[in-house]
Amino acid sequence: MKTIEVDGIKVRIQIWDTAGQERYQTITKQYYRRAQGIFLVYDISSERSYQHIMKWVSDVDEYAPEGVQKILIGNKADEEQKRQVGTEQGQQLAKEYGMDFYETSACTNLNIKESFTRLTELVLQAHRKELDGLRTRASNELALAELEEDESKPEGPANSSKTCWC
Ligand SMILES: Nc1nc2c(ncn2[C@@H]2O[C@H](COP(=O)(O)OP(=O)(O)OP(=O)(O)O)[C@@H](O)[C@H]2O)c(=O)[nH]1
Repeated sequence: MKTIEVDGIKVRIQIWDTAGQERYQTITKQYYRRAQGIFLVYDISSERSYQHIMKWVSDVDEYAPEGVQKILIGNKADEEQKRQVGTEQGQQLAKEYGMDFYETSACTNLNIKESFTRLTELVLQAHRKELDGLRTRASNELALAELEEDESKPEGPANSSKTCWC
């Protein structure tokens, strides 16, 4: 659990780090079901990890809820001398999948806060749309109920005083 502030709102996020290894796949897929935001992470010093992203994307598409927010991460940006994946390759892949992209380093903290804030922002935005939809529906239904209540009232105050005079 971690609390971060987005647009002045304090948001508590729960983070799961899923295993990349094949033998844990059954468990990993169960995490997707309840995810609202997902980081797809490769290692910039491993071309192989970059090639694996497509497989991760297809797994996410298959098992994560529709509308899940995704960000592509090229981690270990501090390992410049071992780099096998160019920044533009990351940008290109992210563009293909319509994702935001960050190069990060867990060692130097490069873009860690920024990427978490951005993913939280995207999740909030996605839910804000849902909430706004619900709010509009609720207020329309309320207005309709008030209208129906008014129409079903028997008489106004003028008529009721007339009743008294009879
Ligand atoms: N130089 C550098 N090393 C890192 C960075 N992030 C993680 N590592 C190292 O990479 C190794 C693997 O890190 P993990 O966090 O276990 O990676 P993972 O992807 O969660 O691994 P799995 O759970 O097996 O999928 C560890 O030795 C970390 O110290 C980084 O940003 N820079």
